[in-house]
Amino acid sequence: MNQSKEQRILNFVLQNAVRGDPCSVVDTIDKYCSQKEWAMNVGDEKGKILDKTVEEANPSVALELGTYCGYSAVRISRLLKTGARLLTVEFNPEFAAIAKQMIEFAGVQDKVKLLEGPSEEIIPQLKKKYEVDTLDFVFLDHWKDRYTPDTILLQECNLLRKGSILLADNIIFPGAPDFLNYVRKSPHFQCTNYPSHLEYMQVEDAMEKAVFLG
Ligand SMILES: Cc1cc(-c2n[nH]c(CCNC(=O)c3cc(-c4ccc(F)cc4)cc(O)c3O)n2)ccn1
Ligand SMILES: [Mg+2]
Repeated sequence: MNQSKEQRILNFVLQNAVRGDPCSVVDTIDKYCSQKEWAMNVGDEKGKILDKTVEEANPSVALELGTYCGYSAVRISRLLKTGARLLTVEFNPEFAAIAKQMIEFAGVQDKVKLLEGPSEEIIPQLKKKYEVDTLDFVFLDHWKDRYTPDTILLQECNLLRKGSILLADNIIFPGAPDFLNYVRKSPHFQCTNYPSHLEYMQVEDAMEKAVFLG
């Protein structure tokens, strides 16, 4: 049975990155995906925007929707202060299995909790089952047609507080036009756009930051 692309990415990391070194894991994934096979990691250009936003948020509790191979989970968790934690949600069991190994190899497993399932099921469980009060930072990088309903669901579940920072990937490509409309028109969000490029490509993309105003 031939390997999946995601398995090939993980194997490349296991053979070429430094165990316990999150930066080397991130750099090694970027090396593979820019030189050998494209993959939908946020990448280094948009990753730098993600880094800045995580540093601004300095979250105690962060949520990521769309783990994929764990690239941004490793990227985010390497910046978290002692005791802070990242909850990351992945729908696809194969991707989740790869991400789990990636997170453990990077040595950030004590900061990251990987939750398997669709975001619409997991979000309503965060308070009771995962002991979340409110979320300081949310990275939206999952199915693009779920950005808006899940942003509404986060509010309905009282998971956002004044100052919670949402950052959304792929605003231009593949695109999340309804999300852009929703947050920019809503009086409850203060939005900022960050033009960039699709990971590993010269295609235009952007990220949108939306700060919840309460
Ligand atoms: C419903 C639910 C879903 C999830 C969930 N888990 N993992 C994901 C991955 C979603 N990501 C993408 O689809 C994505 C695609 C592209 C792309 C694709 C093809 C092209 F040609 C060009 C660009 C680029 C990107 O940067 C992306 O992020 N969703 C988790 C929980 N609940
Ligand atoms: Mg993305």
